[in-house]
Amino acid sequence: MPASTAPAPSAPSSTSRSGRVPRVPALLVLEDGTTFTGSSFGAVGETFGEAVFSTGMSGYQETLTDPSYHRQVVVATAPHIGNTGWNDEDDESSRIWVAGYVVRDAARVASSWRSRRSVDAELAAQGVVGMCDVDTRALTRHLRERGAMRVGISSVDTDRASLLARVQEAPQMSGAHLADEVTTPEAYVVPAWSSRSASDGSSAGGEGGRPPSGHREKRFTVAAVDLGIKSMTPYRLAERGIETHVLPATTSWAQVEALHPDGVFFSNGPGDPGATEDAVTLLRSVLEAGVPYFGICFGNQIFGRALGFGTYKLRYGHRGINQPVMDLSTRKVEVTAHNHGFAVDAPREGRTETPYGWARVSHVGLNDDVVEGLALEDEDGTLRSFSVQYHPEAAAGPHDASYLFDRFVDLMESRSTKGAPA
Ligand SMILES: NC(=O)CC[C@H](N)C(=O)O
Repeated sequence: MPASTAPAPSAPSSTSRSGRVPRVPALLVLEDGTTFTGSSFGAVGETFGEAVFSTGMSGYQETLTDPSYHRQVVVATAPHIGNTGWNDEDDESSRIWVAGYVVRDAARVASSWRSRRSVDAELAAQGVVGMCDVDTRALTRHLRERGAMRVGISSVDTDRASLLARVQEAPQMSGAHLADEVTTPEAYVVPAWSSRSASDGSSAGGEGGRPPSGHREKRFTVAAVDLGIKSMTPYRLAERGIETHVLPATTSWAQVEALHPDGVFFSNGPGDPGATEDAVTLLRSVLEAGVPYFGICFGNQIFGRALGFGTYKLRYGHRGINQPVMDLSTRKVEVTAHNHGFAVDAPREGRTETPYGWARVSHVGLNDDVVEGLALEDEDGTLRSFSVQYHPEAAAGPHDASYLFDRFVDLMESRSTKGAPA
């Protein structure tokens, strides 16, 4: 049981030596009044958001730069964070998006040939408030029992009552429409690998700009609606010969149609899928036109809504890189990367008739039976469109689900008259 004033597991480290970011005492207050003490990590200041925990033992740089974490304070259950530092290759977007970062033991030494600076220094440089020396095990158990809730962290005002009052005024995640805050302001193109310079990793990022083996000519064009896209997704498409046009969340159907895409993709992203109307309207036009669709995470929830299903908030969500999921069509189990706090409410059995075809649940989570994927089929069972609630781009994470990108390519090939043979 978490103590209401849990002591720091170790004394705040003295970090003013060797250029490390100095630590000062910090206080964390949850909206139910539970408090944890610790030390500042990254920027000194104050932050508010939804407290969630992530169980990934690796991949903290990808986590911190994932736009889906906008307005969330992430608690790392891995007890030791920062030991491989911060590099210039693994960012999933142009900045850190988490509202705050809570860890137990911040690495004193960053050790990796790719490391350029410490996590601490990067958080500070980007003005992101974090906290270390926190009993993250107790904090996680509390969130698991009581559910995700609002939180405040301060290393400038450590008065519990005043921080709690401000936590209780902070916005809730339920009802939050956040895609417009994270989407690209301008459309941009991520070329298929064959049409880009091998040394230019700037737009696809992810793996240091190294082209994967076996270059392909451009095969298809995909319109990707950016609701908070991670850079590994266009990379996974590019390595399969797909040119991806990444489009702002406010893009209209006419603008999508003008690209004559072979397929449409909706990305992951922050916020409550129940509060996002424009994307649902846009996707319905895509489905009406019969263009193959693939969605990831938020893109799965929007697909569910476009098909007429509801969404709901999970108690504490799934965040980590070892979540078991079953593909119901093959009965194969995949170990997958997750980051979601909401889920689609759809029947696990049978098919549902929709204006766009027959919808069915394609994947379920084996820990809790949550819907993890949807498929839209013709009456004879031929696949039209699909989506998953988890992260086949696997940044970070296991690659078990990478077949889904191949499934998207196969789908475009089967539906396209333009498709050149592989
Ligand atoms: N990674 C995502 O796309 C998250 C989707 C949505 N914001 C959720 O929390 O469920």
